[in-house]
Amino acid sequence: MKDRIYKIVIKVGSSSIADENGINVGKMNKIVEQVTELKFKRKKDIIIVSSGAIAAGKSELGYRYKPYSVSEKQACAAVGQGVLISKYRDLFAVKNIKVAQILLTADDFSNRQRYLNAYNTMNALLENDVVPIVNENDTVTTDEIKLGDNDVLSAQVASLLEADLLIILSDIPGLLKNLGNPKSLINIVEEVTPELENLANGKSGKLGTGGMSSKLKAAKISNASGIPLTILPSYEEGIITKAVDNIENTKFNIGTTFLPKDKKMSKRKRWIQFSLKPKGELIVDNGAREALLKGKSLLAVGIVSLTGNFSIGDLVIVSNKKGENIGRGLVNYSSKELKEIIGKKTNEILTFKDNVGPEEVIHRDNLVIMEATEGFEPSNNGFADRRL
Ligand SMILES: Nc1ncnc2c1ncn2[C@@H]1O[C@H](COP(=O)(O)OP(=O)(O)O)[C@@H](O)[C@H]1O
Ligand SMILES: N[C@@H](CCC(=O)OP(=O)(O)O)C(=O)O
Repeated sequence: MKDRIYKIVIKVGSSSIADENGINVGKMNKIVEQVTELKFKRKKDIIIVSSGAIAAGKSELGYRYKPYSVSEKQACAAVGQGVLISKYRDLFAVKNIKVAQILLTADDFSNRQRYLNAYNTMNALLENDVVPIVNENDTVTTDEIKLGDNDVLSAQVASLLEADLLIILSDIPGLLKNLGNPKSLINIVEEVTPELENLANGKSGKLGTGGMSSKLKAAKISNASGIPLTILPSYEEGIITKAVDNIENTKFNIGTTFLPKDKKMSKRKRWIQFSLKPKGELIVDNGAREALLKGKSLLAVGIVSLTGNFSIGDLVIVSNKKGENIGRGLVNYSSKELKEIIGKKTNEILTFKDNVGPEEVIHRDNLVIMEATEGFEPSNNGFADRRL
C-alpha cells in the first residue's frame, strides 16, 4: 500500500444523499464539506461516483414505491440525474469547486478505446481542478451493457485511474458479522473469502441497489488493483476526513478497510479480468491446464471443446472438463474458425487459412489465470452470466 494518498475515489450510495423525499441537501452538504477539506487542506484529487438519480427521480415523479420495472427505473433516473447533478453543482459552487458529469455504461469499459478515452478525460478534469461526478448511464442501459451497480462501477473507476484509495459511503458502520449488531463491525479484511461473502445477506437498504454483496465484488476489484477500499458510515460527522487521516497513518479503526494485494495485476490484465463480458468458453485438457498455470499461452492442441459464438479479440473463459474455471483471455480465432482447429498441433494449424492463423489461440499476455489472483467467481458452466 502507498505511504501517501493523493487520489481518492469516493462512492456515495443513494442512502447517503437521499431519503424518501428525494435528494437530502443536508446529507449531500456533509459530503461536499468534507470533499472541500480534502481538496483544499489536504491537497487530494477527488473523484465522486454518486448514486441517487433513481431516488431523486422517484420523488420528482411522485412514486410512492421503489420503482420496479426497468423502464420505470430508467424514467426516474432520466429525471433524477439532472436534479442530482444540479444539487451537487450548487453546493460545490459555494466552495468554488467546479464539477463535471460523467455517465458511463459497461461498454465504455469493455471497449479499449473508450476505456482509454474515459481515462484521458477524467485526468484532464483533475488537472483542471474539477471534481468528476460519475454515475451509470441508467437511461440507456439494457441488461446487455449494464454495469449493474455503482459499487462495482466505483472500483472500476478507481482501477482505471489508479487511485490510492476507494471510499464507499453507505448507511451501515461497515461490514458487520451480524447485521443487527453494530458492535460486530469487522475493521480489517485481508481477503474476501467465501465465509465473508456469506455475511452479505443479499439484501439492500430501502434506497440502495447492490447491498453488501456488491461492495464485496468491488473489494475484489480494488484488491487486485492494489487499491485499499474502506466502507464508511456516511451519517457520522467528519468520517471521511478522519478515515483518510487514519489510513495515511496505517490505522484502520474506522469502518471496514479491505487491504490491497502487494502484487497487483497489470492494468491490461485488470481490464481483461474485470471489464469484459465473456462471449464463450473453451474446455481444455490437463496438459493445457498445467501449461497455462506455468504462464504459457493456450494452443489449439489442448482444447477439447468450445461453446458460444465469439469473434477474434473477444473474451472467453477457460475451464477444464470438471467445470473448474482456470482463467479468461482474448481469443485470436473466431468460434467458427476455432471449431476447425481444436485438438490440432501447431504445424497442422499453420496450414489453416493459407498460413495466416497465429500459433496461440490465446497469447499469454492476453490471458489472466485464476490461480495468479484471487477473488474470482467459480465456474458454473454457464459463461453467459458469469461476470463481475
Ligand atoms: N454483513 C453486512 N454488513 C453490513 N451491511 C449489510 C450486510 N449484509 C447486507 N447488508 C446490507 O447492505 C446495505 C447497504 O447497501 P445498499 O443498500 O446497496 O446501500 P448504498 O445505497 O449505500 O449502496 C445495508 O443497509 C444492509 O442492509
Ligand atoms: N445509478 C443508480 C444507482 C445504482 C446503485 O448502485 O445504487 P446504490 O446501491 O445506492 O449505490 C442511481 O443513480 O440511482
